[in-house]
Amino acid sequence: MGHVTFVTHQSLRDKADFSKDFGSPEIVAATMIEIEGLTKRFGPVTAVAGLSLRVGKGEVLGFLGPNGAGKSTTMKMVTGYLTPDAGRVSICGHDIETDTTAAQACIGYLPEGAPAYGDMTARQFLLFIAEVRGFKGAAAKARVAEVVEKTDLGPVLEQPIETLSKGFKRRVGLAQAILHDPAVLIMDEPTDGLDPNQKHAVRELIKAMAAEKAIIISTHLLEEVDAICTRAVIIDRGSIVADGTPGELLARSRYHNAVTLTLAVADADAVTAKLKTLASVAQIERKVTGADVRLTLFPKSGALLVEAVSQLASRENWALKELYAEPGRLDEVFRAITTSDAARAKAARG
Ligand SMILES: Nc1ncnc2c1ncn2[C@@H]1O[C@H](COP(=O)(O)OP(=O)(O)OP(=O)(O)O)[C@@H](O)[C@H]1O
Repeated sequence: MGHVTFVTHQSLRDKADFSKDFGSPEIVAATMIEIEGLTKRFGPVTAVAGLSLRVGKGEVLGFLGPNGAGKSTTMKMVTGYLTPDAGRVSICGHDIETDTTAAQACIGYLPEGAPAYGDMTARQFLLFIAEVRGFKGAAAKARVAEVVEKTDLGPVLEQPIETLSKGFKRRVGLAQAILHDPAVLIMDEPTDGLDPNQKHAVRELIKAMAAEKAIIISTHLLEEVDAICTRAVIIDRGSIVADGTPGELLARSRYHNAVTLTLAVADADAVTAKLKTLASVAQIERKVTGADVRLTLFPKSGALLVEAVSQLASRENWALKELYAEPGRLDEVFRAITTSDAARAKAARG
């Protein structure tokens, strides 16, 4: 038998189990963000349409949706920076409209874009935020020092914010959001504009804080869901269209438990004929690249294919370059359940 690479996607499976643990009744009981029937209209556009959601301590909720789906508008209402037309938001038991100060004291918010007060240096800005948050003198300085270390801002502390690169501006925003160690963190695209190393560092920081907080992050990056989220909510045209652990969303993909084999084109017909004899195979797709062919086998509903395929491969002594099972593809699930720009434009034309 030829060289075979088995790719098991263990990290995704671990995450699915991890998410299940997070969904245990004791943890879900500690609801920290409660959103009920939230609605916002801008003229004829309904940006958010009766959205309801609960987020518990320990959850990192990835808030996904196509451009214009209503993510930023939802976050602005949840943090009290925009008044809803209908619905209510409660943060750690405080109503954001009637008990705004207490609710906002529990929230760290990273809005989209760069922090205001661009003429302040990063240090001045963070000291200012510390004071707004009620810290004075040495306590304020200690808080600033702590978040500067966590977000790696040391090298640019004395620079005016408006002169910083996009990545550093984003990190100043992140530093102000976590400065008072809030129980709830709401972050609008936290890794936007960061290079791959900075993205990794910010994701590690979020993961390290996750156990003690309820966190919502909006993102366009499906890899971010894989990297840090215990739960993903997809919205489209202001309404929730999917809500589940990353594992549950992946299970909705047509690629969930599909098996892919890569082999020489010359062997493809014989191998395909044998694979068709397996009872659990529903469909086989073939893609030729140079001298290789990639066969993707889709299982009949609920069937697990990988063991039967690898046993057959080893019995038949096939020279395979690759054999792996797929957990599913989030981008495909996302495309299948959200509206494309083209479909939206067509609907608008009537
Ligand atoms: N201040 C506003 N005035 C008028 N329309 C607005 C306003 N803010 C948002 N909208 C509209 O509301 C809808 C939702 O916008 P929102 O910015 O919440 O979407 P989003 O999901 O955050 O999008 P993106 O991924 O592009 O950031 C869009 O149609 C947008 O044009």
